[in-house]
Amino acid sequence: MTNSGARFDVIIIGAGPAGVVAALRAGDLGARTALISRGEFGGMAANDGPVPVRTLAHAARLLRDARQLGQYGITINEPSLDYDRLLVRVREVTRDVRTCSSWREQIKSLGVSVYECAGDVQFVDSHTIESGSGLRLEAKSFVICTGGSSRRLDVPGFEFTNTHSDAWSLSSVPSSMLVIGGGATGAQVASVFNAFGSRVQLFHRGPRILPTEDEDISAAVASAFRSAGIEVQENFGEIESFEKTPNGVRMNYCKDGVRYQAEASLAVVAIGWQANTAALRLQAAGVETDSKGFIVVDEYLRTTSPHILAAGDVTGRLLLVPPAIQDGFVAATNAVRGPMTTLPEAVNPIGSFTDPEYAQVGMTESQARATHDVLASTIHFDTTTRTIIDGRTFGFCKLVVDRATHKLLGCHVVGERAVEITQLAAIAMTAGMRVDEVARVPLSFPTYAGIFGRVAASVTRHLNQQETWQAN
Ligand SMILES: Cc1cc2nc3c(=O)[nH]c(=O)nc-3n(C[C@H](O)[C@H](O)[C@H](O)COP(=O)(O)OP(=O)(O)OC[C@H]3O[C@@H](n4cnc5c(N)ncnc54)[C@H](O)[C@@H]3O)c2cc1C
Ligand SMILES: NC(=O)c1ccc[n+]([C@@H]2O[C@H](COP(=O)([O-])OP(=O)(O)OC[C@H]3O[C@@H](n4cnc5c(N)ncnc54)[C@H](O)[C@@H]3O)[C@@H](O)[C@H]2O)c1
Repeated sequence: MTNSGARFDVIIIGAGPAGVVAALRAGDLGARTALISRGEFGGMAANDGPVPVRTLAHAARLLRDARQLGQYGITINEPSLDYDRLLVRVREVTRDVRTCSSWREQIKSLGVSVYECAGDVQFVDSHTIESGSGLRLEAKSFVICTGGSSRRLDVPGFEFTNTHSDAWSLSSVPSSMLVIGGGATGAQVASVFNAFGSRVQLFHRGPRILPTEDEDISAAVASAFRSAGIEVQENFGEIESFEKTPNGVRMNYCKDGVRYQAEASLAVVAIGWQANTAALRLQAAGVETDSKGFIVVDEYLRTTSPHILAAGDVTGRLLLVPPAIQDGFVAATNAVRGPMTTLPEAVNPIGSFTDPEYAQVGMTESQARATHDVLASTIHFDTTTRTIIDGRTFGFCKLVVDRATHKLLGCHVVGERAVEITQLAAIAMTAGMRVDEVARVPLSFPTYAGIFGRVAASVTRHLNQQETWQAN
């Protein structure tokens, strides 16, 4: 470890995916580099987002699968959940992901100085930072990778609500839960705690949950949630306040001039994301934010103070791990070499591990129809072999193709292994394959991947190219 007062070529602030990759890249380019973070290595991604959420979602999936055993002639008692033990498993997983990360070893081997759990970092001036733990460091350039956190609502009683992060510190599964916000986080929390036995009410402000998904996907997930016992309320109105009750919390809301109340043991608010910039004293470094508080960057990921760059969620663009990683690479390259590299054009598959899973890549059908002459085809999971074998016949795979070029514009999947299936579409789109080229790949039978081949074959036949077929 280097002493306080040290001077670096590049300091990376924040050790999530964006920061870790930025540190690796700067180290690889031979820059004298420091990585400093208020929290632990891995950031929100490893400690408070995808990794713990996926672990809880896996537990929910195991419960579901255990209940299916009877269908296959296997007898067990009704499965039951010990939440304390599950939380031990969540902690084990996050610890293992943190400590087994090959990135940590690579960073060490490059001689990058790593300061974990250093408290909030703030700028003293545009070349100097101080951390809550008392470190004072200087650098020629910086990459800000401080990520984001759950957005707050400015209503009375908001302090009685929780965020997804609080789920890891609960000692038991709450008997009931209000989930406010039907985006990716809200849907995930609702799905997991419904599976664990909470009575869940999901309140979404707009006309459909998962509003950035294809409309058919939103409708299918909402319908499956309702069948599973989640009370989904779309267009529910506006929240006026929260109050503490003897057994939990009450939400007061209003729709069309009529007042309503909803009560539960816990209210989890997931109404969006805001940048972690409050503690940074950005004004001391001349770094500006936009109207939503995200750091403004140009195509080289330079902020309004050009020797300070920003990467990942803190820039408010695509709030996902893979784009954060790409950002970190580009920002660190430019921090060391000067403004030379821009972000590559990339297709970004997005998916979530709710039950049912859903995923997308490319344009939704209605986005594509607005700009292209489109052919869309859907294969339902109750007609595909592997899903019938596995007893997982809910769902579908929809492919959206450009009639003129026969190129893939979008793929949308709901149901078992939706996220994995969508990765195939992302690769085909990145490779610029035509739909008939996809259809001609003899994918293994009977597989989930093969469902993507089936829908490609279906579109190809609709395009009057009848020479293809798929087994799956
Ligand atoms: C519930 C949930 C589930 C998700 N699931 C997925 C998923 O399945 N797939 C996916 O791709 N994405 C998922 N995401 C999004 C993903 O976690 C983020 O896009 C990703 O973590 C962004 O990486 P980042 O490096 O920009 O920031 P983060 O991972 O947020 O890391 C930020 C870092 O900055 C540090 N920091 C913050 N402020 C300061 C400060 N003032 N001084 C010093 N350090 C500071 C933090 O300690 C942390 O190390 C999920 C998010 C949530 C909330
Ligand atoms: N599996 C995944 O990949 C995954 C999971 C969780 C989060 N994420 C990432 O994190 C980002 C943030 O997700 P998020 O779900 O926290 O935010 P979000 O912005 O995606 O969704 C929040 C939703 O809440 C609704 N909303 C806003 N105000 C409301 C109000 N007052 N009452 C009720 N509903 C309201 C919005 O219409 C919006 O759809 C996502 O964009 C995603 O990139 C990814």
